[in-house]
Amino acid sequence: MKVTFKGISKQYKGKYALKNFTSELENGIYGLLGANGAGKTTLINIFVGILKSDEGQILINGEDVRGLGIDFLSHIGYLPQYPQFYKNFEVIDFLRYMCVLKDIPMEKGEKRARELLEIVNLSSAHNKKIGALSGGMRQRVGIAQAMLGDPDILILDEPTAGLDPQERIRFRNLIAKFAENRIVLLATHIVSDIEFIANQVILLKDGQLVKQDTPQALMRGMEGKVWNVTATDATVDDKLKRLKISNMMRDQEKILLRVIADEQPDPHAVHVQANLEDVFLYYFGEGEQW
Ligand SMILES: Nc1ncnc2c1ncn2[C@@H]1O[C@H](COP(=O)(O)OP(=O)(O)OP(=O)(O)O)[C@@H](O)[C@H]1O
Repeated sequence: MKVTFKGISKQYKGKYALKNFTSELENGIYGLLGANGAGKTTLINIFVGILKSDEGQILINGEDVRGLGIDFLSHIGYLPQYPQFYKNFEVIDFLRYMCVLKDIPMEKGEKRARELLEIVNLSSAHNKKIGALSGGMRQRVGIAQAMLGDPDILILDEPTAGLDPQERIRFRNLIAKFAENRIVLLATHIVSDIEFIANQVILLKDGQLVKQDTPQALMRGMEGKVWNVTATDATVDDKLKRLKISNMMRDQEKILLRVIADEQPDPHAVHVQANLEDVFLYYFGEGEQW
């Protein structure tokens, strides 16, 4: 399976939400990473056909998706950023209903729906009304419905919203397992959602592709740019004002700062290895610090 985005652009009132986005995806997990407003949802909405791009083309295995018509949808599983559910549906009925919409034969769909409920740890809630579920449980119903029909391409927009830490771990394991021989595109601004499972990370900023590479290569590209700096109560405010800080920790009298900087930020600063949070901050972190 191969997806090609060719020069996708979209403007709202003369402002680009997405500008000349070009990328190629082959089987694997792609983390679409960007700050709020970077254009992630716009790209996904164009991909799934909810939104029309002003310019550009999307190809699946070399074929324009516009030519594929309804067939295109049989390849896709999709979890929107803000999924809307019929609150009076019971969980299992909702999944049955999604099977009908996705044209999945009922017997096969029912079996898969129950398997997925087991996987997302909702088997015991299968007869509960969706309106009675917690936010995290609802999100898990959304994840299950996206995976019904075992689509070749799974698109998840902020899938871990509302999940607790344990559910996030389960989710990551589930996606890592599911992704074999498929494309998973996972939009998020939470680095830990993709740090250990993404084969490639697509960095999106102000509607434009900044970089697409493996997490390892992105971190290697940060060599020499991440530093440990020690501060005291007397010097910390000045350092916070001047430097891009990715982490801060108090160790008794000292304050340890993790700093992102192209040049040595302090005579006593020492190099440390970059992680993906550092990459995120390096590319996206020029806003006001707290
Ligand atoms: N319907 C709309 N009308 C006007 N502007 C819009 C509309 N939808 C999105 N935008 C703008 O387009 C830009 C990209 O928005 P988008 O929702 O795609 O970003 P995002 O990366 O998904 O952000 P978030 O993580 O906050 O959901 C933003 O500046 C946003 O304000």
